[in-house]
Amino acid sequence: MNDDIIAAIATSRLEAAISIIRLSGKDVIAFVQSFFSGRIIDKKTQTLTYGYIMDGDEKVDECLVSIYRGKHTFTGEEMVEINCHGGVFITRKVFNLCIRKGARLAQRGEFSKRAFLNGRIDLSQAEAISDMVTANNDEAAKLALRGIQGNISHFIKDLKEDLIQIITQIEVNIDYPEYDDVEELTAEKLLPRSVSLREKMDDIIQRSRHVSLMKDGISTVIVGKPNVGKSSLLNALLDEEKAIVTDIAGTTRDIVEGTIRLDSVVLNMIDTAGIHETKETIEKMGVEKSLSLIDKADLVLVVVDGSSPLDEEDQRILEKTKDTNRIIIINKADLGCVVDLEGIQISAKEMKIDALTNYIKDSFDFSSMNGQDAQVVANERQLSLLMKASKSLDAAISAMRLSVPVDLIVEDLYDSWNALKEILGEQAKEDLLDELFSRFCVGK
Ligand SMILES: Nc1nc2c(c(=O)[nH]1)N(C=O)[C@@H](CNc1ccc(C(=O)N[C@@H](CCC(=O)O)C(=O)O)cc1)CN2
Ligand SMILES: Nc1nc2c(ncn2[C@@H]2O[C@H](COP(=O)(O)OP(=O)(O)OP(=O)(O)O)[C@@H](O)[C@H]2O)c(=O)[nH]1
Repeated sequence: MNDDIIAAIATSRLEAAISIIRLSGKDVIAFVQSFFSGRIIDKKTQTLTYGYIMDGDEKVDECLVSIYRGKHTFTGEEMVEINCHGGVFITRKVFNLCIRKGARLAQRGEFSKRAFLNGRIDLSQAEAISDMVTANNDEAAKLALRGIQGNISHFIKDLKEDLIQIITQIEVNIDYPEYDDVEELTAEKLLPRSVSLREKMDDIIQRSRHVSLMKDGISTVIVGKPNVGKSSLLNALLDEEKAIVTDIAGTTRDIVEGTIRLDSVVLNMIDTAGIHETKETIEKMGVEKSLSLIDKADLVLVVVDGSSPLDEEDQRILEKTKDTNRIIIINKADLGCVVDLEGIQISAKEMKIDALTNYIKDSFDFSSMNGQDAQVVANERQLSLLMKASKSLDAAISAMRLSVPVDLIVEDLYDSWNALKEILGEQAKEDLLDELFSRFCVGK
């Protein structure tokens, strides 16, 4: 079904110097030759040819046409790119001509999908291409490039290799138990390799979580009883950053969700509107709601008023947040401090919050995570599959510890193996692929 020719405008739909119309499919060079004046049909490979796009006898635009012959192309099939003038109207006109001549409008991500289906890239590389298009900072772009180059593919293949060796050992033992030179395999003998493999997986999982905080920002919630200075802290934080990155609607008082950038650390403030609801906020939210907010957060800023003794309500909030990744902030330091609590002293009102911002920057310093060979997965899909792989392996390890017969352990190991395969899209189901590639932009 990959034989039809797909076409898309690959550049942005704004006026520009040049636009690229991308086409891919069987015999696409002959197809374009039928309405291009330059001679491309007998060029061997990857050439750029000058000429006119023709509608019958009429010249439509002066163009440069690139041809990509054979399997070694972006999609893994024959491709053509028409470089026409970048006017909105003329680009449309050339593109419409391609469709009129018989090309089909490409779906979102269809070029990348073909590259995947033709085996030129795996799913992790396809996702990295999409990440590169949406990357809006240097770290994200570097991460995407590593994915495109196959960094994820490599370390997932290594994990698969380790796992298949363990599985093979078991299978040999099940199939040829009578062979003298196959020493009898006990669960304990499989343990060291399995444990070290699980540690490798868990390392990657942990590192990936950190990197996703760096990429997507740290979801942050400010909690504290009324009047301790939560709004003042938010304002001081907002004042700290020089550029507001995302849509912060209206005045700071209206913010529900917004982004604060402290150097390379991005805080995604959640439900900051809630902090203005004075008085019964905590009660009104109910234990459940506030817990879920606190649960959702990667970082909880717990504010207390240091100028007056802690009361029951402070204690309750401190208790509720004790298992979270929290920073205790003792505000109103300008009025002196009477509370005996470990925390960071600031004065939100006087905008003295350096101690806090430095602390946040230091605790989320990811520079060490970002080496050339850092093994991290790129997104939630990959992360949850890796967690699944680790969990299945863990089940196998528990069974090994209980000396369960090895042939009963192998099922869990296969589950783990399948999860790893899914990261690369091996045996991926059609609907999953449709869903994934539909998130790409047209022409990708
Ligand atoms: N004009 C243009 N620029 C572009 C792209 C494109 O498709 N067209 N790309 C699209 O995203 C990116 C480059 N990515 C590409 C990735 C692989 C191949 C490719 O043909 N790979 C073959 C042969 C490689 C080689 O010659 O060594 C292969 O892997 O077999 C082409 C472009 C960015 N710039
Ligand atoms: N002296 C002093 N006063 C502060 C400081 N931070 C906040 N305040 C004052 O404390 C009062 C309450 O501050 P807000 O920022 O509105 O406190 P809040 O926690 O958001 O209060 P609610 O919206 O009622 O939950 C205001 O009068 C602030 O001016 C501080 O660092 N020092």
